[in-house]
Amino acid sequence: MAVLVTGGAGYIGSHMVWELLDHGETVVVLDRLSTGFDWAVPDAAKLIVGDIGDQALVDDILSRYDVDAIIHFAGSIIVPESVADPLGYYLNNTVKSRALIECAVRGGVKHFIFSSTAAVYGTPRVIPVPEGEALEPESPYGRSKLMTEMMLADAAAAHGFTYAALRYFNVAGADPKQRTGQSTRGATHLIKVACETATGKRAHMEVFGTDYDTPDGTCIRDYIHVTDLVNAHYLALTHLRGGGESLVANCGYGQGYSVREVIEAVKRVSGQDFKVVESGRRPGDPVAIVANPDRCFKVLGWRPAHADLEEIVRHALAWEEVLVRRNRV
Ligand SMILES: NC(=O)c1ccc[n+]([C@@H]2O[C@H](COP(=O)([O-])OP(=O)(O)OC[C@H]3O[C@@H](n4cnc5c(N)ncnc54)[C@H](O)[C@@H]3O)[C@@H](O)[C@H]2O)c1
Ligand SMILES: O=c1ccn([C@@H]2O[C@H](COP(=O)(O)OP(=O)(O)O[C@H]3O[C@H](CO)[C@H](O)[C@H](O)[C@H]3O)[C@@H](O)[C@H]2O)c(=O)[nH]1
Repeated sequence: MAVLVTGGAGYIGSHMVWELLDHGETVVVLDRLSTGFDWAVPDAAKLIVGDIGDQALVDDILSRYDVDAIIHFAGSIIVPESVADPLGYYLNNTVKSRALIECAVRGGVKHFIFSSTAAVYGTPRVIPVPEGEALEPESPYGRSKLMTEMMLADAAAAHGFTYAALRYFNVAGADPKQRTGQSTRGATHLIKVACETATGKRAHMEVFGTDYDTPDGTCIRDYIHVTDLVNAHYLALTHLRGGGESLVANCGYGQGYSVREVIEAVKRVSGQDFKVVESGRRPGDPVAIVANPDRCFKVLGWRPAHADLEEIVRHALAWEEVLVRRNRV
């Protein structure tokens, strides 16, 4: 019996692979290496290079490796890019997820865990936002993910598998053991960008929008350590395998930080006073999103071990140094 991890050569997926291996699971990775790296997949997992939309390939993997669960990370992830290329996002995130779900049904896969996102809420009216709040995504990215959540719910009801749609807030940090981290080229995520600037890989960084209706004028997000996030997935897998019901759950800490606060934390932890330029707003950015994570606590028994912004930053900075040492930048 094996777990298929799509996007397992990417940032979050590679942490998931380690989490599964640490729990003694057999892991197969399907990744087309568009933003991921073959070297990010540990030797103990089987890497198959290919596209999740290739149904013949997926059918073959599901039967050959006796896959009982799919954890689906593969996708396109950048909010402003989705505004510029909506059809590309609907293809990769929605149409290809549909193809993958169809293969899962055909192959009798029992459980499906999906990378959803806080972007499905848009700018929530209630903060911290619980799962039952209005779903009003403000970007094609958020809509492409929400459609996949809907397909999963309908397909699970019709075909008898169970699923978890985990809505991640802003994922950051790296494996504390430094086995993997965020290696994305040309990354756009705030903590990654700030850490690259602190370590001299960028001459400066920008703050996108300083006129939002927040205490310091910059956007607020709930940053979750990637190791806590993948642990929530492992707990979701255990829950579903144990006969638990399908669930949709927020993955965040319930604590928001502004862009300026994050940059200050990176300056403090790194000891570097790097250059920060104030720019205009970025398209598709909601002003503030913070999770209400109660469902993850109650249903999955999730207990985060790294809910500390400075620890997240410390691990992210350590990974930047690993990338330099290994000549991976
Ligand atoms: N990083 C975040 O803050 C965040 C927040 C919410 C949700 N998510 C979701 O988590 C998932 C993983 O994100 P990440 O940050 O690890 O991104 P990533 O870009 O590092 O990983 C995505 C991986 O999927 C692969 N991939 C993309 N399209 C594919 C396809 N059609 N077939 C096969 N492989 C394909 C890429 O090569 C890459 O390895 C995504 O679905 C993303 O939407 C991420
Ligand atoms: O160089 C930068 C990078 C980001 N930001 C700002 O920092 C905040 C966070 O931006 P990120 O790009 O780090 O993350 P997003 O909130 O845009 O999106 C991330 O989290 C979302 C959920 O909240 C989605 O799931 C998505 O996949 C993931 O990219 C935003 O206000 C953004 O404008 C800057 O000011 N400068």
